[in-house]
Amino acid sequence: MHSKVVSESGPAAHTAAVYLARAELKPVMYEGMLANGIAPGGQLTTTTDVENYPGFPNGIGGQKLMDAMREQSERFGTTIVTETVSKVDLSKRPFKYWLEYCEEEAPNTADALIFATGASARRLHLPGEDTYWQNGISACAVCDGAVPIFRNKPLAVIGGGDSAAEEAIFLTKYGSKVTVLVRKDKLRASNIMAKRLSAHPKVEILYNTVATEAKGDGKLLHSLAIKNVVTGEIRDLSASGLFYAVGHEPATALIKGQIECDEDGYIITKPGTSYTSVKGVFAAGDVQDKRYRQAITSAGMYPNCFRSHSFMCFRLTTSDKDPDALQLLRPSGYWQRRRRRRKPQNPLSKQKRVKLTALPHSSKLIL
Ligand SMILES: Cc1cc2nc3c(=O)[nH]c(=O)nc-3n(C[C@H](O)[C@H](O)[C@H](O)COP(=O)(O)OP(=O)(O)OC[C@H]3O[C@@H](n4cnc5c(N)ncnc54)[C@H](O)[C@@H]3O)c2cc1C
Repeated sequence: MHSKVVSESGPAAHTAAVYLARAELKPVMYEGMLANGIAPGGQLTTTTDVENYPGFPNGIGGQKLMDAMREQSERFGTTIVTETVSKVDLSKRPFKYWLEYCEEEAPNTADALIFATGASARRLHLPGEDTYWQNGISACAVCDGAVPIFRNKPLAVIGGGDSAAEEAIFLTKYGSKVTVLVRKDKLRASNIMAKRLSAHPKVEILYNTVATEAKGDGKLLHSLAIKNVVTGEIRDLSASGLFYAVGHEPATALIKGQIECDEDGYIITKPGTSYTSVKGVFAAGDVQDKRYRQAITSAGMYPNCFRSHSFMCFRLTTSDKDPDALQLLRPSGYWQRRRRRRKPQNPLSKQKRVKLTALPHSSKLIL
């Protein structure tokens, strides 16, 4: 039985793995075999230069960054398995899980599970999209908007919600003009965002309009074929950049109905932690964050929860025959009583109290 399983392989999963492995909790990571169409390493493997991840003043290739994270996870002893987890049973501990193509076999089990399955931007699969994906077409204006191929060039955004409005306004910093293509006859965005968008001098909104093809010279995107869905008119729109803002899909099919998710399918975590509605199951990264969806926020999610879990929930014990056996216990009545009795006055006093009381129970706790 594995003590801790980190499911999936983006920045969130690798941070979790590094922290767990350094604490000698022997994590096992299932990095996926093209799970949800994304390679091991996650969404960053689908992009070129990452310029907003600290520590790389000249930027770093997305794949290179993920290779480095993988190496770091392995260095501290994470077992990485290139398989996709296809089924889980979270009804009781130890949790059961199955791997793709092995669903009929006996389940694997784990004391704790961390879901960092990420999310993927919805794509429209226009003709030409595969040719110009990441060569003009992107699903992340914040990530890609500043790259040179978009500077002072006409850009287009598809979508009519708040994200589309935000992305279009963001892109006005870089593009010469931003055209927003809205399928319906009005924006879905909130009033304030709609007003801001409509009033922007560099923005044009084309209602009742869809893109039907992405065109270019085979290397870079140059224009879009667009269609007015009311009149049927088709014409070309000059665009060196096309940004999809038609929503994201969190990779939560696996846990549907077993963990509390919001109306868009994102896992709900207790604010400021990665606790989910199921004790012993944690979530980090884009799968539970529909606001920021960045590598740095995903990577920053787990350490926060790890500190509190290590002290409050997990005890390492040598009582088992296997000296390395790890037992993950729920907070005991003792802990709950102590928490009720002594309210910490400030974060420092809380930290002190937790450390002092945790030590006698945690002979092997290494942080
Ligand atoms: C084109 C593009 C460019 C981007 N550029 C930037 C940028 O410049 N800077 C930035 O900060 N952010 C950028 N982002 C966003 C960033 O990539 C994400 O915020 C970040 O990768 C999220 O990390 P994550 O660990 O939550 O999940 P992900 O990176 O989505 O990784 C999840 C992994 O889990 C795997 N998986 C899913 N289900 C299973 C399963 N059942 N079993 C096993 N494995 C599974 C997936 O295959 C995937 O490999 C970009 C995103 C895209 C799409």
